[in-house]
Amino acid sequence: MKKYRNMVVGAFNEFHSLEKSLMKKWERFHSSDVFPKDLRPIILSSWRRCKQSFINPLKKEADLVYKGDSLKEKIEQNEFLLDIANPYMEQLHQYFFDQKIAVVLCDKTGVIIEAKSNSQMWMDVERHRFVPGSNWDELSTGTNAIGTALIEEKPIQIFSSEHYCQGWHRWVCSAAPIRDPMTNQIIGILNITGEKELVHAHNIHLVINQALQIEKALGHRLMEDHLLSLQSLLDFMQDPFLIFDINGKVTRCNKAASYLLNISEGSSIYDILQFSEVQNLESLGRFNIEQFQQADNLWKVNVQSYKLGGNLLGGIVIFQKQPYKLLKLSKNSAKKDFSNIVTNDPEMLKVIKKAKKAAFSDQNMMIFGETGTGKEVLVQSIHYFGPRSEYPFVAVNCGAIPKDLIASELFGYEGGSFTGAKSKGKKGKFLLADLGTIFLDEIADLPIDIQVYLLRVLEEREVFPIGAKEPIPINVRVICATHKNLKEEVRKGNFREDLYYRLNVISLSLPPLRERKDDIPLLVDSFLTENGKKLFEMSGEAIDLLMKYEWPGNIRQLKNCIEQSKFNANGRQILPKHLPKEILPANKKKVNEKQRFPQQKFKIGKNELMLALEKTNGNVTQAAKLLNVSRMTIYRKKEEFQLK
Ligand SMILES: Nc1ncnc2c1ncn2[C@@H]1O[C@H](COP(=O)(O)OP(=O)(O)OP(=O)(O)O)[C@@H](O)[C@H]1O
Repeated sequence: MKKYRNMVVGAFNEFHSLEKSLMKKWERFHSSDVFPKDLRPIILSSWRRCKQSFINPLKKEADLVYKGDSLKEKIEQNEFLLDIANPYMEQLHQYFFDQKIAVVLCDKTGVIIEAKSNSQMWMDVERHRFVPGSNWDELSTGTNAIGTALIEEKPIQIFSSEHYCQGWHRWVCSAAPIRDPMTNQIIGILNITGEKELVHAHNIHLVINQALQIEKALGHRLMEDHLLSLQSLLDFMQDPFLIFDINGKVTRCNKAASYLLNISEGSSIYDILQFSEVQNLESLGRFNIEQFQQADNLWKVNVQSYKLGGNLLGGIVIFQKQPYKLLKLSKNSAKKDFSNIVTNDPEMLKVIKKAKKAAFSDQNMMIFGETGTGKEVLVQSIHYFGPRSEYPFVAVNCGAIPKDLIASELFGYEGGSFTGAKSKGKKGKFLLADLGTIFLDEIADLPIDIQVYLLRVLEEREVFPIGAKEPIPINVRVICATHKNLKEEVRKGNFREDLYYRLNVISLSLPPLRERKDDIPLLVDSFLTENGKKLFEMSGEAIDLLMKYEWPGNIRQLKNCIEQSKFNANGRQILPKHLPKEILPANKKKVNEKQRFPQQKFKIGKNELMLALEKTNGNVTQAAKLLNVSRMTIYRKKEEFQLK
């Protein structure tokens, strides 16, 4: 109660006996300038301030500082407070309806912004300008409940001649500050004023109570507004987040949760996390689900109970995207790294060196090279060599997707956004590649209208799924490739120049196989080897033919050629006749096996020997003839390779 000491003159029955003595004190003070000793200290301090500020004690009208437009503006500035305070003022007004009592609301400077009274009182208040727009701060109207409460920062009642100015001696005013619940600053004053015979000491408690109700209502409104800001903040988070109630029903979730996990308000947490109701919610404290797999993603899930005063009300769940390693390794065993690039060609070695450096950059990249030169192998190697290796690698062949579908393939769509769309929507490749690398192969084939969207994605680092209301931020490295001359495509108007420069930050060119023919034997060897075992041998003449060929389809064609030859071969030896027809020169004379084997003369390997013995049913003489070596060589080699 210490807080409210000095707030009122005293007990209810003291009111009127005090009136006369107060009047005398006021008169004596203004005629002699001697401060009365037995005045309430709070009034004494106020009178001192008023005296120092030369306030006219005979003042009968307050200053009307705001009217017309300026008053309108003042009211607009305080709309939030007015809106909330109005019903509480109305309650007070109704309570005193048939009495000469006015209820007013002032802003934080003491200017009245709203007044309610019956018509009898209204004549009085108008006479003294106790109306909206008038200033009731102490410096302007002397000691009064509004102005003094603002200075003292607490509720106060001013009785009759305690008012510094004579104009308000017929009144008793009770005022209480209204504070902003967040910052605790005074944002307004609620006041009731009436004839001194009508207002009682306990009226101040009514005012205090209504001011507290207003503060509470302000708090609720702010809470609602802050929840809206909180929602925007949650939506800004890239990780899915949700709040569920005691029944396990989702009551709030952010956009990431709805988009990535298909969660909506009303979903059941038990269905989402697939855990048993009774077992878990009852004992819910804080726990993690280390690996929670949903669609293409792996999440770490953090569940935390939400309690209020010891009562369990529900919980909060945060999902954190996990590195793709586990999923990737199990799903995509065909991942490539630099060790898969077979080469000894100086030009290629330079490309690899540059690519290894580029793996640690996040810049967009272009890979140029004819079809089958190994562009995708190189891009995968870059991905798995760099810091994004734990995250997805998603390859898209822009030339292979029908024009109409490419936008939805790349950027995804929301459920029901167009005819034929899946009701749940679809995640685009960009989102699937989030945190990893997207490889846009055959980029020159990207329709020109889609190029604009791609440019936007690269510039804004966010995707806009078809039908979505908000973009989704992404963190993806973009690497593109083409076998076309992209500059020429720009010149022809088929490819946007701005996109060309945006993509072409780092560029690498893979030489065609015909320009690195020395790699052919190495590549052939690698294609003939499986799990570290060389299962086939290529005859020297066959190798010669491969070296002479121009390889328009590059390494892919060479690989296919070797696969076909392995299939065509009768044993382990691949001879020219086993090669695909297009490799053989058109005027090639038929060469018999005997003529070809001599080239093997000085390098009979275990495979050749086994093959020859197999073909001759283990007959050493015939095998020696076939390999064009002496029988002794066959025996020696058999011993060397420990063949029976
Ligand atoms: N240097 C290499 N060493 C071993 N294999 C390779 C090499 N380069 C490419 N390959 C193999 O050749 C085939 C074609 O490679 P890749 O798909 O990377 O070529 P590309 O240039 O992307 O082709 P396209 O332009 O037609 O998409 C793949 O099977 C790949 O494994």
